[in-house]
Amino acid sequence: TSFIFKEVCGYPLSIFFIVVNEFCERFSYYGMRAVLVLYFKYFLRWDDDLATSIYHTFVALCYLTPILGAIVADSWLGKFKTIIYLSIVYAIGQVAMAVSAIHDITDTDRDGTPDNMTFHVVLSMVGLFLIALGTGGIKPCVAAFGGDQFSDHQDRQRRTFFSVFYLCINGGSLLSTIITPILRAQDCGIHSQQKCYSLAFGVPAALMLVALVVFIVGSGMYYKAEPQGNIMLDVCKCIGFAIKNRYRHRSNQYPKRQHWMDWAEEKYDKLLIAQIKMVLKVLFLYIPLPMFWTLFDQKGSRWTLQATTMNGYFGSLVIQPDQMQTVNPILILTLVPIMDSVIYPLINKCGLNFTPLKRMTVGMLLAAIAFVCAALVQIEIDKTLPTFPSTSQSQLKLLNMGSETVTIKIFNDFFVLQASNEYFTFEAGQINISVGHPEVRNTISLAKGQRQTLLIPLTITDEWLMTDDITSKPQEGNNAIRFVNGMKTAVNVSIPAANFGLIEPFSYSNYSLIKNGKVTFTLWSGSQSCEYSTDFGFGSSYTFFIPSTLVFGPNCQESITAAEDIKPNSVHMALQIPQYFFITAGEVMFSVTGLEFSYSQAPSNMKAVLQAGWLFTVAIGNFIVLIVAELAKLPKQWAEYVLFASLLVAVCFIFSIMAYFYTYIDPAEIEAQFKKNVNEDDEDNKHKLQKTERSNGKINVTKLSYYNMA
Ligand SMILES: CC(C)[C@H](NC(=O)[C@H](C)N)C(=O)O
Repeated sequence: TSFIFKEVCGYPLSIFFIVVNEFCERFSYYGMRAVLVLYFKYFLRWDDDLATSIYHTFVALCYLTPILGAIVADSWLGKFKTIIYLSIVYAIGQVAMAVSAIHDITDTDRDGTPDNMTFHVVLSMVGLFLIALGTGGIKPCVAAFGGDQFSDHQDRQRRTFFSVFYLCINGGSLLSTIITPILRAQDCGIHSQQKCYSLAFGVPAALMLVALVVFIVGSGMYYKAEPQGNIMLDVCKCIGFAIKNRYRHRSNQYPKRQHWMDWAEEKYDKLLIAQIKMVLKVLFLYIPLPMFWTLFDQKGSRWTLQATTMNGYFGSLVIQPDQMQTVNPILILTLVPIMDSVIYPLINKCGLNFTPLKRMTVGMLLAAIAFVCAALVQIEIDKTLPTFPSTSQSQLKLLNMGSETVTIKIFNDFFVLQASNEYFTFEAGQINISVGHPEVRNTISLAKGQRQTLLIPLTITDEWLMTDDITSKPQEGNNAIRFVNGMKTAVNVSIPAANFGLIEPFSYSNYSLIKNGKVTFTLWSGSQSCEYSTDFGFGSSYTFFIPSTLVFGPNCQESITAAEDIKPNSVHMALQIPQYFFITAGEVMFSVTGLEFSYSQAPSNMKAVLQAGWLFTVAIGNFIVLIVAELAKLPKQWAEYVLFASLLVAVCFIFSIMAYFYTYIDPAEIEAQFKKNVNEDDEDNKHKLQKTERSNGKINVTKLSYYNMA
């Protein structure tokens, strides 16, 4: 096909459009992926396990579809048209996701929650399917299409292109994982303000359209190789024939052949058979690799969920849980150059032969260490989590609404208190409580599996009140806040974001969810007001008590007491940095090396096949997360992390043995040797044929065409 060839600094100008396209596409993909698990959990209201399962099924699908894309491009449409058509499918998928996240579409009662969840689930699943088809389908085509733009003598430029390409992937990923969580954390909506998932998906959709437009703009400058027929199909047919032929000749009377693929020699070209052997050798080595991806891709699921239970204050900066994933591309952008220019040359200088397969083995071990770090962090988090009552237990807290301390007797234990900050746990369904002097006795019925607070009235002989308290950590780092009014008059409590309403005397408000940061509550009783300010962290719950003695005015702040029902997240998100460091160092050693290894060990006509095979290991890795998490069903998250780390160490051991027996090849040299041999045979055969022709007076046409092909 004709194209305008323009060169800038020795590089074809067309690759500029391809690199920008990749940047926008990766922005779109990683931006959407960064908020996906939180969208499942908080918008579609799925539990952690379902959210994690669907997330990994989606990622797996994204890496299964490259095979489809490679087949369509190679055998039918060619890479250019495949990228265009599948990018359109991809953009439609992103738009569907953005629309599925608009809660107002089905929020008929305008309470801020979607009323027809099926609509949102179906639309988002269709969207995810289209995205998986698009992103996976174009993945092996874009990189190879970029490679096609270089001529044979531009090896150095082509290598630089692939490095820039990898940096663009991570640049796009970095920016989007910073931006989309910020967009998600905004409030938006028509009838009610909710977290803006539609914007967090809408911007990636826009970037995908930009990617498509940029790619089309470069259209006239691309070298577009014609589809060469489906090499995958040829490979499958050749393998199928070898197996069938071997089976037909299974009896001992037939001499054994060196390799089972040699049984295809009767029908297929020796070069093709040699190329398939090279590919099979590498594919065999790929078998243990999915386990690496099993751990690697949990950054976006389990690790993000872990971050939601942590403290995200970095000085005055607040980091969202899903933004922690940005640590990965940041580290990639710094570690790749460091590894290439410092670490690997240093290892070489020490006389160590750090072969690609050794690097990949070390990469796997680093990923296992990352998961041990994640387990240690989880243990720290678990220590700070409240112990909620089991289904056979009840928990009770006491709040004395009077100004004097009272003596309380529960069974035979005495407490002298204004309020108890701790919950007492009981196995019994009923308890006897005696309060004050002279004693006033009461029998209290407790709700199983619940936390409750007993409000002891100002006059002990008045009715005692029991509140139902929160029994799980507030989600998304919010804080659950309520007020107890101990005054004889009603009090109205409000903040700019919420109104607790009018709280009657000796009663309490419902919980309201409040974001982290400084909050000022305004309390009104008639025309009198009082301002109460406090700072909130992440994931806490408080009951604020307005005492009967409260005097409205500037000094009212000190009179209000806060009972901490659930402590705020105290383990800092910075503790996740070591696990991110190890997983990323592992990625550089494993993934970057693996990509290069897959390219260098692949025969010339099967580079794309091996790239698709490499991406296939990512897909299998994501399926393994589902299987292991489902089968193991470990009660403790840290134990699951340790299980994954142990599995990877075991797999790494097997891989190191396989790698030990692998001999590196130079496919180009082998192919050249074959072609040389065939040319020599060709000359011999031509002589033989000319003789036969002369003696018989006719030519064997089938043989001639075979020789010409060879
Ligand atoms: C899946 C690949 C390893 C690659 N991902 C990365 O480089 C991440 C962002 N570090 C990709 O092609 O997306």
